[in-house]
Amino acid sequence: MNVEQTDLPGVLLISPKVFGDARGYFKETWSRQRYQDAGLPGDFVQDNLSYSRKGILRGLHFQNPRPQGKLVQVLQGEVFDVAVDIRYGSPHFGRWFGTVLSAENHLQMYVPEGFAHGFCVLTEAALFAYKCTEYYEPSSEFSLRWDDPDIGIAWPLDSAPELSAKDRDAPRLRDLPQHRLPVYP
Ligand SMILES: Cc1cn([C@H]2C[C@H](O)[C@@H](COP(=O)(O)OP(=O)(O)O[C@H]3O[C@@H](C)C(=O)[C@@H](O)[C@H]3O)O2)c(=O)[nH]c1=O
Repeated sequence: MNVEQTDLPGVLLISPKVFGDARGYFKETWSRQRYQDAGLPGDFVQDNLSYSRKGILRGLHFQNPRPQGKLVQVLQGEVFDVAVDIRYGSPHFGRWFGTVLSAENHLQMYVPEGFAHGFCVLTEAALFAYKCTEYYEPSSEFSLRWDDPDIGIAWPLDSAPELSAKDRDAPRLRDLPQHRLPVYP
């Protein structure tokens, strides 16, 4: 596998080794020692799977306290996946990184603890799988506006996305009280 730093420090792009043959392909999607040696956490505690139709956007989400690092990948379809550094005091506070993850490109992204995360679906549907370093804790989970102009994510969308009620009402980063934000480092 190959692991690349992105231009947002802490966010990693992982290309698993894909063994193609006449039957199709095989890949290891996570192996603790190898991923740990490459700088990822070894202590994921929860696996999640979501299915969404084209035009759906989930995010931007984060947990604090109990921040979650997320190793994300797409099993079917294509999404534009985004991480935003929202750690109070970070030199990269408010900066985002986004890329296309798809079943075809096999890319995985690591979104570190303290970053907000979201994605929009670019194909008819997408099956989105991820491992988390912390358990889901609804009382610590928050949404941040997907189109916060202070963050300025260039979502590759031609029309307004479909959102959950929670995400539609989400505040801007500048309106989140400081104690809600994860702290750097
Ligand atoms: C995230 C999550 C949700 N749920 C439940 C709560 C709710 O009834 C239902 C749907 O939850 P949500 O609307 O929050 O699902 P969703 O919008 O898919 O939330 C996810 O979005 C992406 C972008 C992330 O980064 C994830 O960490 C997570 O926040 O599933 C769990 O039971 N466990 C979980 O870990």
